[in-house]
Amino acid sequence: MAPPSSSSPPPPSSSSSASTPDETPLPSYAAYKFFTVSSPAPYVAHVQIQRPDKLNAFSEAMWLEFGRVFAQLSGDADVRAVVLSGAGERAFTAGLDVQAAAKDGTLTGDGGKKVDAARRAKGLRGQIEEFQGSIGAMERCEKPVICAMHGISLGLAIDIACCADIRICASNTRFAVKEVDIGLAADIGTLARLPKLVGSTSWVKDVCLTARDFSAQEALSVGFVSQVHEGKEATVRAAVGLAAALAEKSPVAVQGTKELLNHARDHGVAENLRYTQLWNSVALQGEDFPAAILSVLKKQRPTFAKL
Ligand SMILES: CC/C=C\C=C\CC(=O)SCCNC(=O)CCNC(=O)[C@H](O)C(C)(C)COP(=O)(O)OP(=O)(O)OC[C@H]1O[C@@H](n2cnc3c(N)ncnc32)[C@H](O)[C@@H]1OP(=O)(O)O
Repeated sequence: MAPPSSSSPPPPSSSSSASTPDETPLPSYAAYKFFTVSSPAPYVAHVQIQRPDKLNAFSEAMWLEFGRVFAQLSGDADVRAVVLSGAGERAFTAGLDVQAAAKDGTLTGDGGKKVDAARRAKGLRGQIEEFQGSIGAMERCEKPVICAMHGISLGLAIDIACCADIRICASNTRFAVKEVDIGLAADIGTLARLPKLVGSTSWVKDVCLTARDFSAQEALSVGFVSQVHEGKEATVRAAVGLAAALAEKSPVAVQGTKELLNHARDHGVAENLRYTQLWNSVALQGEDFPAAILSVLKKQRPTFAKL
């Protein structure tokens, strides 16, 4: 959502109470059932998980929709930065919908048919791959994503947070890598990404093996989150402020920085430097680089074309 020009019609009003009142719902995202997407600032999208009565627990339909939301945001030239938060006062998300998983066998791999172990395993592997892919859409989103957490943040909450570019939280956030307590090794990304996000392997094994709760302050002390705020509202406000600041910068530079940092996480220095040469040999030919330099020299705020 680019800033409206003076001739733009007023933003459409929505009957949904899902977005906070000062945010404009984005019409092209109105069809989603479990997520609202609104615009609290120019070029900023705020995605809210909308299942507060179940503490925002994720059913299969939800995680599939989550992937579609972030794929759309990735290709949306009117979006330059994204905030993700959970609706309601109690939870960012209580993780996997354990009631659905227990009742209808969401993750059985057999599609409801009687099949042998090899075929069940193949089906299950496909389901896990699809689940990983849906949550990973946030990491693949070309725009930076700020995850603003509060309250209950369990299991899948950590998988999701690990895919974000920046994590911040409210002081009441109660985190846990809960999977061991429901009888499984976390398989949607926490075990792959968390050790690369924080410095201490001992701490990672502590929280992943014990499934114990850890607080916002503990998360801050190990570097899992970079800011702690007093309450949900202040946390979301801080996330939106951060996103708005990113959205003012060159989208070529911001999106390139995300791409190159994610590449650096997964590759060696020499390989990343080579990739950076190639990336910037394209990016530096664009108009953003000279425009940004000129605005620094002239002490003016630059504007950049959509990307
Ligand atoms: C292949 C596998 C892929 C992914 C795996 C992901 C792993 C995980 O996410 S592990 C974490 C799973 N989550 C949990 O174990 C949390 C379960 N919930 C609870 O333990 C409690 O709800 C609580 C978080 C401690 C909060 O308790 P309380 O304050 O007493 O609230 P409740 O009354 O229990 O909850 C309110 C309402 O929400 C429903 N709900 C809460 N969590 C979930 C959930 N994870 N799944 C489904 N539903 C949940 C709860 O049933 C209540 O609903 P009512 O209709 O009001 O009964």
